[in-house]
Amino acid sequence: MSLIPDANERLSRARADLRIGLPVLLRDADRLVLILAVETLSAERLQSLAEIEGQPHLAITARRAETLKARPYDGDLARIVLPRDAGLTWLNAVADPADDLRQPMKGPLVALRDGEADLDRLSLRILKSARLLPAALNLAVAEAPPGLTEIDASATRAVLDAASPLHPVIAARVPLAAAENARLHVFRPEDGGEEHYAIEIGRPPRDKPVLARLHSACFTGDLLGSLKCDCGPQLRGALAQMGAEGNGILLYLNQEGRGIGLANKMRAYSLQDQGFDTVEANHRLGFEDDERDFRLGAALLKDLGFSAVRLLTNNPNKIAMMERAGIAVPERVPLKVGENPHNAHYLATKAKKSGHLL
Ligand SMILES: Nc1nc2c(ncn2[C@@H]2O[C@H](COP(=O)(O)OP(=O)(O)OP(=O)(O)O)[C@@H](O)[C@H]2O)c(=O)[nH]1
Ligand SMILES: [Zn+2]
Repeated sequence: MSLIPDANERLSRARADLRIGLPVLLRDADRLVLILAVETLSAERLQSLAEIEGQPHLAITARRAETLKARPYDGDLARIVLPRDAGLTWLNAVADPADDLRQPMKGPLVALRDGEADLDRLSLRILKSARLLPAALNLAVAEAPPGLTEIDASATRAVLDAASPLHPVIAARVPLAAAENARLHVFRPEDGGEEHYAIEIGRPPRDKPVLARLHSACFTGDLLGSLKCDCGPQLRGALAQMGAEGNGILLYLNQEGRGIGLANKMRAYSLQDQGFDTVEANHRLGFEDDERDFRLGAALLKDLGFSAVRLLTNNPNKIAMMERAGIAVPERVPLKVGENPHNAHYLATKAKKSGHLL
């Protein structure tokens, strides 16, 4: 292996840079673009950017553009022209819907029609994968300022398209209240992203469909006992059922907030307090309803030796995605627990808009 970082490693660095407010350079055959995450942009950096020749623009997703009544000429995104006096306050107001209701007019916003949007599209994918708000301040530059992480566009796209390989780190016995005979397996992705866990109950035979749950991390529900969702009762209910049957596998996937991260999930909760439902809140922030990648669940199951599951879920998309990723789902096991007055609307929205089975 070379000592020089590969595309995967460079992307991992780029995410870390963007999260602390550093610019990153994207390069393709004919262009070099400097990108900054609006969420972490400081006034000093914005000032430094103004000293570089050229005109930056703001890339936002079509979801966010729709809320702001801007034309997404580039399909799934819009490149917004910066007004002459645009400062940090304006950029944040476009990026973050927190004040949309108090201050509905940020514009009219003008979107660019001409020119290429490929690198802008990639910049938004990178920000999402860094769990930042998908709003990027982008500037085409003639040469690379020293010291910045530079990534190659096509190699980075290939890394983002492929599910990052996961490697087992360690497994050890953890007796649980629901099942004394349990083991926790830790898996680490190559791309420097979150670790994921598999909790193996008993010793399920590998040649039969295993009772399985793909659980997405929910700090508020799993740990704090939040009543806004049904995650905590689902987690404990799944483990209890596996304990009762003596066998099962629970994958704990660190895709908090359906893959947008805890900070963005809290932004979504704040919008829900303003009257938007769970799907609308994600859209206003610039995300899709569900940004999770379930291929990693399939990869973990395969690594553990399973090829078929009896899946504990109410989400038909999960079944479809497992089957597409090569895991057979001969049976769906419903998991209906934890409904309460605080989450009734949330569960109804999931049934109506996201196809969840009631
Ligand atoms: N973005 C966002 N994520 C949420 C919200 N409420 C819960 N979550 C996250 O949603 C995930 C759980 O997904 P659910 O949609 O409840 O269930 P599911 O996993 O799709 O389907 P089931 O297998 O039936 O439970 C966890 O990652 C939670 O953190 C919300 O209002 N907004
Ligand atoms: Zn939850």
